[in-house]
Amino acid sequence: MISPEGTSPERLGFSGLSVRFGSTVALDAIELSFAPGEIVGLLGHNGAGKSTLLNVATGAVPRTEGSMRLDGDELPEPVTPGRVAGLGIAVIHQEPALAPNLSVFDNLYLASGDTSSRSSRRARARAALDAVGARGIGLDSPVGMLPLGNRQIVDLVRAQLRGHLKVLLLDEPTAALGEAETRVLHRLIRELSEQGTTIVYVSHRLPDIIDVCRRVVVLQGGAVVMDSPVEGLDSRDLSHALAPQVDLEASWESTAAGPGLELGSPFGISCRAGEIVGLYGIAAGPQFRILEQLYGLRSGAGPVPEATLAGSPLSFSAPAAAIARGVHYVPADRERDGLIAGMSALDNVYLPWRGRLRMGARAAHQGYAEARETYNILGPSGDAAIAAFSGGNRQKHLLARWTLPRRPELLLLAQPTQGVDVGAKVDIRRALRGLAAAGTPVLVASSESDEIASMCDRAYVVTGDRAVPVERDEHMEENLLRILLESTPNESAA
Ligand SMILES: Nc1ncnc2c1ncn2[C@@H]1O[C@H](COP(=O)(O)OP(=O)(O)OP(=O)(O)O)[C@@H](O)[C@H]1O
Repeated sequence: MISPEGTSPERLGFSGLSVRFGSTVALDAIELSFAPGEIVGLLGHNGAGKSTLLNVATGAVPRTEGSMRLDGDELPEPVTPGRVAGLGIAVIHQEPALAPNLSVFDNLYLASGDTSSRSSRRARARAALDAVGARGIGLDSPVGMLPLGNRQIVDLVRAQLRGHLKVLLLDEPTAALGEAETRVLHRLIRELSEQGTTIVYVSHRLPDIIDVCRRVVVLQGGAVVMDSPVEGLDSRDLSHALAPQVDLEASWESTAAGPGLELGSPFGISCRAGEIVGLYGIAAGPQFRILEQLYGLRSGAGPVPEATLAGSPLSFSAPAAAIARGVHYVPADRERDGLIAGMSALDNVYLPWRGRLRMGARAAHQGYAEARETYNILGPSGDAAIAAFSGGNRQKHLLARWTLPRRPELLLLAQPTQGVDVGAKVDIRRALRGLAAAGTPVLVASSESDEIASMCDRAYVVTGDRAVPVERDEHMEENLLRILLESTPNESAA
């Protein structure tokens, strides 16, 4: 990809790019150039201008000043979304813009202008889905029935079928994804980059960015304040630019009391009864594997060495044994691994317990009323299908299942507030704090530094077989980000 002069050719470029909305300067004289096949992370606080830059690139927002180039040529005026898409620039949002009632096949070719025969279009669609490893996505399935990760893949394949994908813009694509889906998306991104597609990846999840990007650009107040290869990044500067300076909650009080979970060598992690302790690491990183091993989900990997709970060894070959001991686990991918789609909200909370606790229908109804109150569950009645509730309220049901019918001896949570709205986050944190105060040790694994900093009494940054402790203070989030950056080799730069 190196030109004869020794400089990379340009795929996408902006010069003197400014966008103003009335008196708001969203972008201020931006100079940026992206090479073919580059994967660039675009970071910044809320309101920094990230979405505006993507919207300019897709033609959704007009420039106030400046120019935009594709493969060295100025984009012809007027720059409209239709034209930009035709030139090979596509955008994937957190919630893909697909027609939920139409089939996968119909969505892939909607408004494509492709007049070839239906059978040849079906063959190409099947081949394109298979090529990205999505053999499980049926062409005739209604898109609305697919989990979010698969809908994003359909959106991506739709962009690919339009012709050569020159630039792919990703706007917080993993905000509501589980770790397995994030891994699939990152693999796809790497494959597209190898085929020459330039990728601009907006995320507030720094671990996702360092997992897959080779360069990071940080925006602040509409200007570029950092532009650096991921390798050799100044972690102190970056973590400082990214972590909002928070005031410590004056009312924060740890409820730690008595012995809880201890993980001996090599990790040296502890989580006392009544404590909420965070494990922070990269997307799909070792912090999630620790939870799975503790729960007996990774029988091949064996138990976590030297794990004890209240002094007794902790080692399970299957989740049923963990549950029998009072160890409960809430997975990151609530739709795939947690909730049971066709069932009512009430059954989603109580079904696993009816047999175990010999619980009658009446007790379940009473318990469900308590769950609604504890988690402030909003939506239809408990007899309604779980699908009728919003994402945050579905997550509250899953947490209720593993915390209320029987209080756990140890609660393991993977990204418990990911992809839920701000109000639900507050409700979930409050309920979990109450559980900890009643004496349960709570271990939270996440790749979101703000999730850890918003709910944990202490944390560890987990990389490989090391865990570095981080105390709760006003620099907690910044410290999490910095320690992770300093200890993580960038996979794609290798
Ligand atoms: N359509 C619009 N009309 C008026 N102001 C806007 C509009 N779009 C964005 N802005 C303003 O422009 C600035 C940049 O916003 P932008 O959405 O690009 O930031 P961002 O970095 O994407 O933030 P976030 O992470 O919150 O999405 C903000 O001050 C925002 O309020």
